[in-house]
Amino acid sequence: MGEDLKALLRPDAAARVQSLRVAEGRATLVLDATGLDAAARAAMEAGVREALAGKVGEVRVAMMADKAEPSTTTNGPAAAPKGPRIIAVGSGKGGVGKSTLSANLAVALARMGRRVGLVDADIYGPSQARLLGTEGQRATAHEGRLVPVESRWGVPALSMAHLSNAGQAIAWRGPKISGALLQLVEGHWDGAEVLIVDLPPGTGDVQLTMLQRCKPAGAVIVSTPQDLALIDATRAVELFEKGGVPVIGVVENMAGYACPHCGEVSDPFGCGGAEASAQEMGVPFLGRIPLDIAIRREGDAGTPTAAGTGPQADAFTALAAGVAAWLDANP
Ligand SMILES: Nc1ncnc2c1ncn2[C@@H]1O[C@H](COP(=O)(O)OP(=O)(O)OP(=O)(O)O)[C@@H](O)[C@H]1O
Repeated sequence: MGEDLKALLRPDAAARVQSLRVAEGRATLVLDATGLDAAARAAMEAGVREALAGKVGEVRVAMMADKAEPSTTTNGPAAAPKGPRIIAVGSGKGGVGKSTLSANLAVALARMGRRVGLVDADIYGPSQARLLGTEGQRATAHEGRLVPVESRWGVPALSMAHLSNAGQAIAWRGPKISGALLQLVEGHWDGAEVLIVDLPPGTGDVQLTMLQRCKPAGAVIVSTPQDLALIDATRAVELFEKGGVPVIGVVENMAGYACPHCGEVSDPFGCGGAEASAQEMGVPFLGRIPLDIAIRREGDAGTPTAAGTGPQADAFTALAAGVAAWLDANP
């Protein structure tokens, strides 16, 4: 199917295809945009969409460049020197893979040329330092604000795990938990256009501070396919909607298990539940990430899956393409 679709593209576009994945009626193309200016990228993207119109239900195009560039699609806003737009990643329930997803979403966006920062707002159970391989690195403070820690993946990050002695590094303000969140969000995110904020699970103080004080541009809700996780995800969606934060969409994580020995795919937690729930709630469905032991292993090793190649990296790229398209459509 992928090769059939590729054959429909103009040769200049076909030559730049790095990956073409078709799943659930959606084609996700990753194109190498090196050397193309904004107008050339727009023309190429429009040409791809035109060539594939009617062949699949949806076409997502992600332009990748070797190094970060201001904007990857032409209908996006001109990069203005203002604070980053916040995308909150939440879940109703713990352990659904929200942190894993936040890290990989950030890395996949960075690979597309977006300038992304990552805030680990899981104040009491931070995991981003491990996921991005920045354990042991310490954030410094400059003029009373935290300076994010650089990672190998083009994504600077701030997490409580980066503060060796939080009480001394910065002066906490207000109630400690919301003060901690604000110090992370208000760090020196110079140059970042998007800040991915990995929230703790549930709908507690950190989420309320986020809604009231940080005004996220949008929220991504992560759920596993089980009913209980989906009920909790519904609560998370409601929280953001009540707070006036648009829900960019729901992601189904740990959907379908590929046996590492025989390759057979099974659905230990069911499949498709999040898509049906998203439909019921009237929010978009952003895609599925399979349950794959490699995702866990790579997360534990601090080498995010999205930084590599293969079907699971492509799944994160597809997700990031959906988020990037939303950002461009909602400047
Ligand atoms: N798609 C996946 N395939 C395999 N393992 C996964 C996947 N997603 C997450 N995991 C693993 O599941 C565990 C929980 O993931 P993670 O810490 O990202 O969840 P979380 O929702 O942020 O949890 P918490 O509520 O503790 O913050 C981790 O060990 C992680 O490596």
